[in-house]
Amino acid sequence: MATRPVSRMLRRVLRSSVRSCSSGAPVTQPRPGEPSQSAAEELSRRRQFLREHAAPFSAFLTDGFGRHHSYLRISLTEKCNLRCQYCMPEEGVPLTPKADLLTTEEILTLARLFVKEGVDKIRLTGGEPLIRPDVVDIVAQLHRLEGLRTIGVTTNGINLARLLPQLQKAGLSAINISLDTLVPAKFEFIVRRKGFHKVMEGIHKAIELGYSPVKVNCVVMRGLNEDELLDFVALTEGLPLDVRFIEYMPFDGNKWNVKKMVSYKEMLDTLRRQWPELEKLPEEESSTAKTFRVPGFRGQLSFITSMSEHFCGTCNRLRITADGNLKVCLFGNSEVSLRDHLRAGASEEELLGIIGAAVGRKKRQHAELFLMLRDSPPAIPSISSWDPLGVQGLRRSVRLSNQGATLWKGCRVPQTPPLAQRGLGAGSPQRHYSSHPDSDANPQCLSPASRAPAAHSGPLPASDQLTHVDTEGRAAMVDVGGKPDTERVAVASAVVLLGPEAFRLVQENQLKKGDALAVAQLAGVQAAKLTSQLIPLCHHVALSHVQVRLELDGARHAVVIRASCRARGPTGVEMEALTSAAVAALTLYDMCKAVSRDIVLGDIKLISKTGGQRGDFHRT
Ligand SMILES: Nc1nc2c(ncn2[C@@H]2O[C@H](COP(=O)(O)OP(=O)(O)OP(=O)(O)O)[C@@H](O)[C@H]2O)c(=O)[nH]1
Ligand SMILES: C[S@@+](CC[C@H](N)C(=O)[O-])C[C@H]1O[C@@H](n2cnc3c(N)ncnc32)[C@H](O)[C@@H]1O
Ligand code: SF4
Ligand code: SF4
Repeated sequence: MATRPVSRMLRRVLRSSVRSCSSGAPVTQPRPGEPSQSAAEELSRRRQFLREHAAPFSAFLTDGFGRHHSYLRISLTEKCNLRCQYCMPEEGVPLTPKADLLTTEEILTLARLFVKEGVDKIRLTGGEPLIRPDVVDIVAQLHRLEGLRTIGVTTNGINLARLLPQLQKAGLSAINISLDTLVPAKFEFIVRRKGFHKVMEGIHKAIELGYSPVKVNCVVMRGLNEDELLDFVALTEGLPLDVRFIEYMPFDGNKWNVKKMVSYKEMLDTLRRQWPELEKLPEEESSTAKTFRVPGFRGQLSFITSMSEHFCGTCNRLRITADGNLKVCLFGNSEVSLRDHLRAGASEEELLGIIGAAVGRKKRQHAELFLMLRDSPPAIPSISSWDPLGVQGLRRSVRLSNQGATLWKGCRVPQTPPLAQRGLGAGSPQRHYSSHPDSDANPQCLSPASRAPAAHSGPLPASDQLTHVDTEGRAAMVDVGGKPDTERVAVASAVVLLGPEAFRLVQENQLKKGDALAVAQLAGVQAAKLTSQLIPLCHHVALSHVQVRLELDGARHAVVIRASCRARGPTGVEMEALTSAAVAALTLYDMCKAVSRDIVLGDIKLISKTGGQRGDFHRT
């Protein structure tokens, strides 16, 4: 269904209610069974307004930009029987325990709720949806939902020929099949498994059973399959296919690189050279694809331009991950666990309140992608859990991760001069920490006493007890060589009090400088990796993961930053987590300072630390 435009006034009201919603209610997820009261009230006001003004669509599924979300993508599983290079690591993705995945009944309960509110299209995806044993049953039950007009599946095609007759009987109405090459050997290289002929069989079965068009998804990568564009289009001459060329998107560990991405414009130029008469076809307003046809050909071809020309303005999509999280945007950084609320016995009204609040917070667009396109590699960490369709991210909010990042590889670590050379450590340490009233008298003496908080002044322990200073008062790094390697995780947080105006602009992603949350998130990841260069006696730690989340707290007009770092090694990662949170906070300040200087950074603290020899720490 195409979204119907809402009036300007309605749009304003929707926005302002989203604003007031977030100022009156915690934007962070309420506990299961405790949906935010004020958010629910605001939503019911919104709903009332929309009803009174004969608004065309559910307020719960309408976001602050007036977009109606009538298309729900449900990930049926995180598992897959292929390992496409651009999507999954060879070893697969870490799987959520079965008990945490949505059951068939839970999937149907949620689907029912969304359809009741106006969703008229559901696409089943994954992982590979056709390896879920009850997929036919799920389709059959979805088919009974009144108002659901389209039930689609996106599949790698391996099990399609076998299952399609049953799926069709059950009510499956649309099929998208992924195929990136027409060369069998290349297929095995790309997906790291056999199966080319099964996929082709699946495509032909879909045509035979009357699906039209059968959509074929082809992720185009330079140096791999961009030489096959013409062959793919040639297939549409006699077959009712819609071959969809997809711009290669970054994924956790898929070694995305802007040079490997072939843009829509470039592909179109290539095709026009062969078929200058290529004609553009109209498409639905909310479509992700730009569609063309070679006159006289039976099928058509399309481009999915997520990277070079996003289609967020008409986005009508929501996603539910295999473990029951609602993701309002493929690249968004917030998820709400519907599963937890369901299992805690939330009522329909309460669930709708939670869904409506999440939809209300949806951002205008996915700015992270623009950042990635703008910066050329290697200055781009890969983005993890980007779930074009549900794979891993299905589990988590968008995280910027350092996995696979090459940013700092080969960087020379600047040598930190001994503190004594900078006037900070000469002589006995006591001298510099004394509370001598004249410590400012000698400008040469940069005694920390003049700057240290009172609690830190006074005599220090003897130098042989100081772990970071040697017997001559010089800086000394603790030798951790003898300590065993353990898995270390630390989480730290910071709060940035933005004030109402800056908060609003950040929330609506309207800052002139750009998407402050995305930039701060990136800064946090980079800072974690740079910690040993910033904090003089900090060890260099090979981080295996960094995750930075930013949540809007409307009640305080604040952004709450949470940074989590993980490493296996002999020393902890709390400095990395704290640095990450602090730098993300500073970056937010930098992004917003043109709007307000009355921004307070604070509450930088360690939340938890595990894996060390001295036991775990959890702030209560
Ligand atoms: N930016 C963005 N891209 C998406 C989204 N959903 C799907 N895509 C892109 O669309 C490609 C194909 O996805 P499909 O699973 O076939 O879904 P679809 O394009 O929604 O399919 P239709 O329902 O036929 O329009 C993916 O590889 C992504 O590149 C989305 O919500 N946002
Ligand atoms: C993640 S898969 C899930 C469904 C099913 N397993 C399949 O392959 O069709 C859905 C779609 O996402 C596409 N996709 C995966 N990784 C991508 C990437 N890095 N860039 C663009 N599209 C991607 C796939 O080609 C596929 O069409
Ligand atoms: S694109 Fe689909 S088939 Fe390929 S690895 Fe990802 S989930 Fe599996
Ligand atoms: S990136 Fe987010 S807003 Fe943009 S089209 Fe995809 S889901 Fe919609």
